[in-house]
Amino acid sequence: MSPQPVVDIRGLHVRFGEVEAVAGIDLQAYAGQATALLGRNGAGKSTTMRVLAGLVPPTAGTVEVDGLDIGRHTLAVKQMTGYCPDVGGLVPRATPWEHLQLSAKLRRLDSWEDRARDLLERFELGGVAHRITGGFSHGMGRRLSVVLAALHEPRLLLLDEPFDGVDPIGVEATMDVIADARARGACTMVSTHLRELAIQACGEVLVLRGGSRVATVGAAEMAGEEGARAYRALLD
Ligand SMILES: Nc1ncnc2c1ncn2[C@@H]1O[C@H](COP(=O)(O)OP(=O)(O)OP(=O)(O)O)[C@@H](O)[C@H]1O
Repeated sequence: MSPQPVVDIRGLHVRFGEVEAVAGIDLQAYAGQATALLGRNGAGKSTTMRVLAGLVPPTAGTVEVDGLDIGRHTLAVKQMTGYCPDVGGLVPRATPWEHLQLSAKLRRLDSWEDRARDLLERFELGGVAHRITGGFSHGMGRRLSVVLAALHEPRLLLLDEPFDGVDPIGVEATMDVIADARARGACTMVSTHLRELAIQACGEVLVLRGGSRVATVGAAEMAGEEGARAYRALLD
């Protein structure tokens, strides 16, 4: 018997007025797997992530996380999901530690402080744990967003553009978070434009174009110059 997918998307459509952001995506992702979403600007990557994060309702189709329908069990799915949005999500007047406190409280986490400190250190944010995020650089904000997504060791880890503008230490820390998630049997999805980092982090790559999936390939097939050519060909 094949295992039940953590993410099971069938016939997903998302429409914003005249715009069809997602035009019939099927996607299954499993425990211990990391899947990359690649595609040009406007391909539907972030919208797919937002649906999985419970922020955007499907216009049509079914979306299940661990067998739970996201429309009927939105709160339960949110509890088992960690989401790093592509933009925003941080409160400018709050510090990283206050963000972590709030997240822990909302999720009723016990003894989260050591893990929070460890994550902040790994992302070199320990020194700014009590500084308001309003003055953070773009990369610092990205790194904190990954920390917040990972704090509660979610069953489903959604990272939307986690590497965007992030320095090598932050990239390495994010790679470690993804590797940890895979090792403990979580399901990870990473949306990015950085093909080489996507294939380093993920075993499988989905290429989206115009709201549809145009290919699912093993990460190795996307590597190097040949992979770059293959990817380029899928975009046109
Ligand atoms: N809230 C919204 N209202 C109207 N249109 C939207 C909304 N969100 C997304 N779209 C549109 O849906 C399409 C897909 O957008 P989406 O953000 O999912 O693409 P993406 O692949 O993540 O792009 P990028 O790489 O630029 O982040 C785009 O045409 C976008 O303009």
